[in-house]
Amino acid sequence: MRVDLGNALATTPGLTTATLDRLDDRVAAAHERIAAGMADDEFGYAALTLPETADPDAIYAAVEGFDRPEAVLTVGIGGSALGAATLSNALDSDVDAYVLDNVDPDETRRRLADLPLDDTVVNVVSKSGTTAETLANFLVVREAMADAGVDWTERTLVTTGESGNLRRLADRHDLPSLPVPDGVPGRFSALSTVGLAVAALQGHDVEAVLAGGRDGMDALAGSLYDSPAYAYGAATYALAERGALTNAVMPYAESLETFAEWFAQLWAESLGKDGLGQTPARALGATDQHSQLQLYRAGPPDKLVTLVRPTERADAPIPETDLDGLAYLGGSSLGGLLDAEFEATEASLAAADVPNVRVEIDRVDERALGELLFGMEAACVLYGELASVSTFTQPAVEWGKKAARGLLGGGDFEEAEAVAEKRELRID
Ligand SMILES: O=P(O)(O)OC[C@H]1O[C@H](O)[C@H](O)[C@@H](O)[C@@H]1O
Repeated sequence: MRVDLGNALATTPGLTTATLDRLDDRVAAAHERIAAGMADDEFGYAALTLPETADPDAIYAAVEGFDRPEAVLTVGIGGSALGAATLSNALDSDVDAYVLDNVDPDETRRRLADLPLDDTVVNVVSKSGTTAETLANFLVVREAMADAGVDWTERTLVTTGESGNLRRLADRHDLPSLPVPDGVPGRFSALSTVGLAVAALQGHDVEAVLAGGRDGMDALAGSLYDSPAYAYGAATYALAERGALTNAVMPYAESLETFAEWFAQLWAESLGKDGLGQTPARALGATDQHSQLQLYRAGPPDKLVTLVRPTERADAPIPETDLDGLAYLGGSSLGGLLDAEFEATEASLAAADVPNVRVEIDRVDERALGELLFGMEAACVLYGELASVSTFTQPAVEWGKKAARGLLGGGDFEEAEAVAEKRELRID
């Protein structure tokens, strides 16, 4: 992963090299804190050792009984779904991968109607084993399988913590199962059993993903000038301090669209605390040049745009044409056009004084994805250290979970009482 901060200098809001030089002492101290947390396997920091501690053989062993299914359906939400989805939507496979995260009845019904249930592996994932959306969807899927005459116990893989409802279910039915590693919050679990089981089921090289993560580990250093991940974390932090309260992440590759979604959870849930944080916005190049870019370039000067691209990709030539005004396209390629648009957008933002950061990976493959996911996690942890927030907790999310459970009669939660206090100003 390579990071170029040039277009974040002298913009509005912006950085100077002097800002970065001053920040570098704090990066060194934060790096020491992070390295100590990793060495002691502390809660959260343990996520940054996953490239070394995750066990690919255990993952392969858990999925080997499924013998190349036609499809994999992950039932999970948030950190229990987005890492796996980022990998499966980025990499080609003849095993289709889908996610059931939301509890939208139309979507669940449609998804189940379209799936070959007798040749689908249901990959149910929940660290806590108690998340209402995941368990509700799983019960619906299980019943659909039974109705279709499929033995769901033969087609279900469970990934969960040491205790809880899902662990009990896996034990009771002797289902193949994987543990969620200790000390790793869901949004930091992409490089663990949580994110990698689907990759294994799809025939991807799990060891290469982890090797990419190790490339990222090796690239951590006590100076932002020596560490692309820390350069990104430090620059985004300093830009937020100066008013760049939105970070629009814009990959120029359809295959990385879900990466922006994964990033949004990581950034929002980890850093949105104590009145601080930076709102992640999801965009896609070149498509959103024709919509959101207007706001990014000419709207309130409170944004940073992160442009992400692979520097190598399979290309498709654009046929020659004698159509008036289109000759310049002929003989070029779709990839060449996308790259030109990437650089043009970057320049157009810089010309309008909007800070932007370029993040590049070599290509969209297992190893580069492992490094990218690790790099963004490390960037996030560094940002959290610099901002002094509690990066690995999510009390605001849990508040809403309790309120919903209380409403559904799943326990006595005072948070549910707030629902009755809703203010109204109705215009019917
Ligand atoms: O894995 P689970 O326990 O089911 O949790 C799934 C998701 O639920 C919560 O809302 C957390 O805030 C997320 O970080 C987590 O990834």
